[in-house]
Amino acid sequence: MDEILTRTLDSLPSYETREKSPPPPESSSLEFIQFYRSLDKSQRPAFLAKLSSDFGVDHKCVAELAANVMDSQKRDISTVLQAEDRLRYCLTPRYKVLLNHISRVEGGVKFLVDLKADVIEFLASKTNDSPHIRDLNGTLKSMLSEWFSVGLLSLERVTWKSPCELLQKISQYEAVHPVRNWTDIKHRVGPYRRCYVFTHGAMPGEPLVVLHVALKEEISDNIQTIVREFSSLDSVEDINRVNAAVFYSISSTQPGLQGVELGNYLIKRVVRELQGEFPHLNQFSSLSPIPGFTNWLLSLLNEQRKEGPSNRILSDMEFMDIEEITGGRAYETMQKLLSTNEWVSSERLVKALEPALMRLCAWYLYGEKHRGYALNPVANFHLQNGATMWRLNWQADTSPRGLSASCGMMVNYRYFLQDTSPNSGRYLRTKEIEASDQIRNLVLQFQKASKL
Ligand SMILES: CC(C)(COP(=O)(O)OP(=O)(O)OC[C@H]1O[C@@H](n2cnc3c(N)ncnc32)[C@H](O)[C@@H]1OP(=O)(O)O)[C@@H](O)C(=O)NCCC(=O)NCCSC(=O)CC(=O)O
Repeated sequence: MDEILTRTLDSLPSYETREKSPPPPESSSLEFIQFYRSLDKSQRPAFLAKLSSDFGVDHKCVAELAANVMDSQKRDISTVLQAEDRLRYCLTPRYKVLLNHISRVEGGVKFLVDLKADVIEFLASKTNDSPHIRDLNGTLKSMLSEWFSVGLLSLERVTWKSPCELLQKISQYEAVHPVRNWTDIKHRVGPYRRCYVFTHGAMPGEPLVVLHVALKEEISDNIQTIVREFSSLDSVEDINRVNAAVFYSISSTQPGLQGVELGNYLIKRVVRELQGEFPHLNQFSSLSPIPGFTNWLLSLLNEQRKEGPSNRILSDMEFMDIEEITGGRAYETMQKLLSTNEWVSSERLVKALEPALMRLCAWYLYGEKHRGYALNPVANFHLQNGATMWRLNWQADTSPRGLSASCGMMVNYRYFLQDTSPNSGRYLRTKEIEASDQIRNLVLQFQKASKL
């Protein structure tokens, strides 16, 4: 490992020769790529730790030049700028020179995207979260964010006439509503549907992020009407029946590009594209899953069962209804029914549970936090984009997947175009969630019914 690193990582050229020194031979980049790929997963954290710690920034040089910058403050501005530029250069990690050269060999950018995915995985799994690895992660993120900025991405609409390989990839990458078969994907790119991807010249043929849109008369409150019901494949779209664009699936395909915000860019770019095709179109909304709600509720019920009903999830009336309908103790029965999805087979139980589950889910989305932001990652994504938490929908996805994820509920994050920028800024700055009256009323009902 040391030998390959020493051989492929040249020392940082001196400040004076930084623009004149010849690049390392391409063979160094290819050798590094080949060696890294030959490592198995378990060997990679140690390799990356060594790369980032032994071939990073020369801290001694930084300290000396930082002192020079301090000293130069009393001198003329050109001396100050010169000292700052030397310091800036010295802050370049040595490995960044090699990473830059790797990006220029064929397949090099894809290699770096995959390398970043490994670093994210190691940091997430705590196998190796040394400060040097975090610094490597930051360096890779800033490089990739530059290379994958929206101006360098190409928007492509996927249709049935697109290359078969691309349609295959779209189906494989679909992370939200799995594609069942070729007929399914044919519908999802057929009449009253749109599918867009971003691609990048450095990764030809690779859809980086995929957005599926349904063109509707109004904003959908139910996913079955999108992924189960379609117009006939030969129907001609009637522009007068298109008043709303419903984003019902967005998936990033490159784990290494997490944090580069491709999804946000794609949604905004597709809005412009659709406005061009349908100038009167003015309703834009997601129809989003709520992964994690059912599990969150089950853990809450578990606490109730263990600690006794310290805060009331159910009103007295609901409590009695459920006990009367099921013949069992309310919280224990709810736990069992919700974890097996059995409750949907009883109409009386569905009716009795609706108000409680709706207000609990509204609280989960609006009130439950992670570092002050929405706990639910999908909510956090759309709120970061500046969307409004607009409508919670009962029985929106009654598939086993929808029931297990969120008791069958889905939520619309509405993109009011003139508000997205201030909403996003406010959310990121103050963590304040923009929500509709429906959501706020449900949250208020929850707060009144419980003391969570
Ligand atoms: C949602 C994404 C496309 C976002 O990817 P981006 O590259 O644009 O954004 P990003 O990596 O900078 O992450 C931005 C925020 O997305 C949120 N986020 C959502 N799902 C996530 C996931 N599965 N993994 C990691 N982050 C996820 C995080 O809170 C993150 O905030 P932070 O970085 O601060 O932690 C991707 O995360 C993804 O493919 N998720 C899996 C599929 C999915 O859940 N899609 C959304 C539901 S479909 C939907 O909602 C309908 C629709 O809109 O079409």
